Amino acid sequence: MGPNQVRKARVIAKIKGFKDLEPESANAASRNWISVHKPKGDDSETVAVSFGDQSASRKESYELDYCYDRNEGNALIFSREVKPLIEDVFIGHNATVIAYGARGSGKTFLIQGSEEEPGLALLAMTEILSVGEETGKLITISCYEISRDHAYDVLDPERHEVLVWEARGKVQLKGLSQIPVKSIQEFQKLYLSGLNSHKQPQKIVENHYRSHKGLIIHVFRGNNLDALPLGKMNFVDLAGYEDSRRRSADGANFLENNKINKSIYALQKVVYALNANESHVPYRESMLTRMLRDSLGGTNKILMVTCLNSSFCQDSLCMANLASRSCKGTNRIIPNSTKKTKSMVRPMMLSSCKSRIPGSVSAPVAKQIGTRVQFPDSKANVKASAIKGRKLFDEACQSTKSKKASQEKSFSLEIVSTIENTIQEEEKNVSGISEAIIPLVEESSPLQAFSAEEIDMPVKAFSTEETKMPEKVVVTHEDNHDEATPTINSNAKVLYFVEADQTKDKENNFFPVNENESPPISARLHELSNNLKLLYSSTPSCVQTPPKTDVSFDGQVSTQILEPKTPEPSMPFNDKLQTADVNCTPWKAFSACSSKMKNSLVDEYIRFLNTASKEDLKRLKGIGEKRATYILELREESPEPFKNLDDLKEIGLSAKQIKGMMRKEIGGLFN
Ligand SMILES: Nc1ncnc2c1ncn2[C@@H]1O[C@H](COP(=O)(O)OP(=O)(O)OP(=O)(O)O)[C@@H](O)[C@H]1O
Repeated sequence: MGPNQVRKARVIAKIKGFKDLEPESANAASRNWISVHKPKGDDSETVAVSFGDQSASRKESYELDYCYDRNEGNALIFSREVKPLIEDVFIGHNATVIAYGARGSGKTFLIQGSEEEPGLALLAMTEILSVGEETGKLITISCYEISRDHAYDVLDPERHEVLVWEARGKVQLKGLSQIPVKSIQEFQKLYLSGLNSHKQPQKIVENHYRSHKGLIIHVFRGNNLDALPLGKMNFVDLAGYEDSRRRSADGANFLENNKINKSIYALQKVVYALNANESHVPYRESMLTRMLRDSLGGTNKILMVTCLNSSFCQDSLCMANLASRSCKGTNRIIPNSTKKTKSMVRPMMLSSCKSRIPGSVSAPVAKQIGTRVQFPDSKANVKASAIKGRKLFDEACQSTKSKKASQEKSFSLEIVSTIENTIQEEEKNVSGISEAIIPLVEESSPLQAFSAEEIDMPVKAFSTEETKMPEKVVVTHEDNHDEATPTINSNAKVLYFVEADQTKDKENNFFPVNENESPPISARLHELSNNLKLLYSSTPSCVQTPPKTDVSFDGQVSTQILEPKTPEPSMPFNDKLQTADVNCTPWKAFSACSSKMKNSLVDEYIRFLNTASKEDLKRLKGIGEKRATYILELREESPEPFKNLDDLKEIGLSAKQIKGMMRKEIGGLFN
C-alpha cells in the first residue's frame, strides 16, 4: 500500500544510521540483524522486516508498509513520505507524523535532526512556510511535551500545564501557546530552543522524567489570526520504549516506563482501531491520543515511523511487532522458514518474554509465548483483538467482562500479547502496592494512582474529615500574538487552580430514590456501607470467595454473601457465612469482602455519572455546576462516556481527587 491510500495510517520503519556503530565487528553483526525484503517480490506493496542472523533458519519477520535503510536519510523520508502530507494540510486536512521506538533508536534524530542533517520537522516547516508565503497563509506553531500523562506548554517559559477539553468531538487545548512564525530562523529558535531548554516544572527537572515531545504547525485560511484554521501538521517524538521489568528495582524508572509504555500502547490501539475501521476508537486512554484526537480520525492522515536500532535490541523487536500490528489492523508474522533449527533471535525473545511473565500467569498465556499462530484478516479476529486491546486497562469495567470473554478467547496468541501482558502485569504490580497504601478506593486506575505525589499522600480511609478539592476553572483567556515579532504570550496560559469551597456537607443527606432515574450514589453507598458494617461486626471466622456462583446454601446463591451489589436482607448475614471455607482467616475474609466492595463502589460511581440527572450529579462531592454540565454534554456525545476512573480525567479530575471524593462520600456514612 503506497502513501495516501485508503488505510488511515501508513506504518513504516527506519533503521538507525551507521554512525552510532563503533567497532567493525559490531557493524558486521548489526548488518545481519535486520534485513528487509519484499514478500511478494517486486510487486509487493509492503515489506517484511526480519530480525535475526542471516544464517539463522528461522527469523522473526514483520510486515510493514515500507522500511528505510541505514543509509537512507531524513531528506529522502521527507520527500517521499511527509511532503505529500503537507499538500493535504493546505487543502484542509490534518496530518500527523509519529516517531516511536526503543530508547536511542533515532527518533529525535528523525524528527528534530542534527546540525548536519535537518529533521522532518524542520524540512516540513521550510516547505510549509514557502507554500504559506506563496498563498498568503498565516503559519503558527505550538509545542508541548507530555510527561507522566500530563501535558506542558514548551513555548511558555513557565511550562504551564495544558488541559485537554473535548466537547462534541472538538478538542480544545487550553493553555497551549500558539506563536506565529514567518521564517525558518524564527522556527528553529522557538522549536529547538524550547525543546532543549531545561526550564521545566520543578518536579520534572528533579526526577529527570522522560517525555513525549509534540509540535503542531497550524496553517490558517488567511494571513492573520482572525482567519479560520485550515489544517495542521503534528510531529510527535515519543519517549523511548523500554521494558520496564528490566529496571523494576528502581521504582521511579519502573513507573515512568510503565506510563510511557501505556501511552505508546494506547496510541497503537488507536491506530489499530482506525486502520481496522472500528466504530469505537479508544482516544481517551492517554493524554497523547486525547490531544491528537482531531488529527487522527476522519479524513486526516497518519504516518507512523518505527525507529529501529541497527544492532540487536529486544525493545526494537517489540516495537516492530507493535508497528506490524497497527499496520494491518491485525498482527501478521511472516514465517520465514519452517525449519526448526536454532535461531539467534528466537531463544533470546523467548527467554525475555518468559522472564516477564511470572509463574502465576495462566497456562494459555504461557502457551502463547511459545506458540506462533498466524491469523487470517477475518473481521471476527480483528474485532476480537481490538476488544481485547481496548479492555486491557479497563479494570473498572468489571461488569461487562463476562459478555466479551468469549470473544477475547479468540484473540491472537503471539509476541505482541506478551507486550500487553507485560503492561498488564506491571499494572497489577503497581495495583498491588497501591492496595497496600490505599486500602479503600483505587482499583480502577493503578497507574494513575502512582504519581509521585500520590504515594506520599496521607491516606485516611473512612475519614470524615472534609477534604478540599481543587477545581479547575478557566479564569481568563487572551490571544495576543504579535505577528511582527513573535513573542511568547504568557497571557495565553489561562488556566490555574482555585480551591473551591466545599466545606458544606450537603452530600451527606440521604436522597430519595427517583424511580425513573439511577438511585443517588448516596443511597448505593448506604447500601454498601451497611454490608460492610455487618461484615465488620460479625467478625466471621472464615469467608472465602466461592469458586463458582452456583454453590448454594438453603437454596440461596452463596456468592451473594460477598457480593455487596445484591445484598439479601431476608437472609441473616451470619448464616450466609457458614457456607465459606473454614480455613480462611478473618483477615482474608475481610479483605476479600472489602475488595469486592471497592470494585462495586467504583462501578456504582461510574454508573451514577453515566446516568444521573444534573441535579443528582451536583450532589456528589467535588462535582459542581460546571462539571455536571460538562458530563451531560459528554453523555449527549456518547451514552456511556465513562468506562473507568481514568476516563474521568476528561472532566478535569485526577485519580487523587477522585479518591478524595469517594473517601468523603464513604466517610460521611460512618458518622
Ligand atoms: N540516522 C542516524 N545517523 C547517525 N546517527 C544517528 C542516527 N539516528 C540517531 N543517531 C544518533 O544516535 C543517538 C541516539 O539518537 P536519538 O537521540 O535520536 O535517539 P532517540 O530514539 O530519540 O532516543 P531516546 O529514546 O532516548 O529519546 C544520537 O547520538 C544520534 O545522533
